[in-house]
Amino acid sequence: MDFDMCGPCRRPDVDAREAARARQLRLTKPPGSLGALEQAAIALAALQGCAQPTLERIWISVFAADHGVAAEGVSAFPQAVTGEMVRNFAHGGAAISVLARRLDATLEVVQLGTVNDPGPLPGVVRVMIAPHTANFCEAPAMDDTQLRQALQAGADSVARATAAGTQAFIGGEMGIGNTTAATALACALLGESPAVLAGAGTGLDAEGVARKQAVVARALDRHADADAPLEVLRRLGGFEIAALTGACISAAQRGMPVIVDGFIATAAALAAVRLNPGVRPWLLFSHCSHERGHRRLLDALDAHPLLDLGLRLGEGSGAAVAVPLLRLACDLHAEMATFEQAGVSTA
Ligand SMILES: O=C(O)c1ccc[n+]([C@@H]2O[C@H](COP(=O)([O-])O)[C@@H](O)[C@H]2O)c1
Ligand SMILES: Cc1cc2nc[nH]c2cc1C
Repeated sequence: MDFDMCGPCRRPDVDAREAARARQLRLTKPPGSLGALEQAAIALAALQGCAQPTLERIWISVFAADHGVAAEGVSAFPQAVTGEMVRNFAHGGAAISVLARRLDATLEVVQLGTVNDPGPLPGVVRVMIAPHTANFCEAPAMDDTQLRQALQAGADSVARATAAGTQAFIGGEMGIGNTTAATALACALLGESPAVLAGAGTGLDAEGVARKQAVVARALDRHADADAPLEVLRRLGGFEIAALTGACISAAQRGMPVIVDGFIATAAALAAVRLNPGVRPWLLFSHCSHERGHRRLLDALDAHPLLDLGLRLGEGSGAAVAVPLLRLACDLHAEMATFEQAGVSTA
């Protein structure tokens, strides 16, 4: 593996943060009145190391992979959809395809292993680890080599994003069954019960959610001896989840802000923070998903996402939807007049 997961992360620029904070206080508005938009501009200033941040160049990597645990009947959709959606991403018809075009963002798909393989496609990077992970009710989801390949795939995407001059990285995912893997991972990392974190995913009914809770409970029982975060990720994660974890760590090490998407992306981000706490300042949280456990995961990361729109799609879509807001936060920060410039009286 090229990148060292435990290597130091860059530190946000404290001077740029203070300069941005001071500028916010001079802009023609009651202090704090732009709420989370002020905080976003200040955070971006610290991460970009400049008092007036911008967010023009966005990179989106969607990591796609299948899950052995899908055999337990834990998704409303068949496993073939993962590979079919890879083709849809490549043809430009998925939600994230539309959002990437509107944002002028680069979109790449990283296919890490799908049962249904559409074959080579434009815009799809093939890192075929295996057709799917093992069913973690019966065995560890990944072996050591597979875990390292997946972590490295995420770091490689961040390397491509960095080479392209990207200002923020979005990691999306696609994988039938991956809310079950993310739930199991989150339960193990937080010491939380499946009843609290397991939700409907792509649209399970109450009976389906109960089955999913029982599946996660069995998996937690089987892997109860694992407590180190890397081992928990290996046993209960997935290829795309580990790639997202690798991407978060590598981004923080390179000084690249990450806009975190929904439930699965947040579980991967939590694993990244547990593996390397220096990752946390580089994570900007876009939205709270409709998925049951997401709020609990966000709380564990002390995260206050910008949006709560009832989204539950994945693909990086919620993070992409937050980009226009972040761009507006930067524009307000850069272009509003100060009290002095506008001749407006202060409090
Ligand atoms: O991002 C979310 O919060 C989210 C919530 C529910 C479902 N998803 C997406 O739905 C798929 C997993 O759902 P499931 O029911 O197959 O576990 C996967 O492709 C995810 O991108 C995503
Ligand atoms: C159609 C479909 C699209 C998706 N995109 C992300 N997860 C998904 C799950 C399904 C089922």
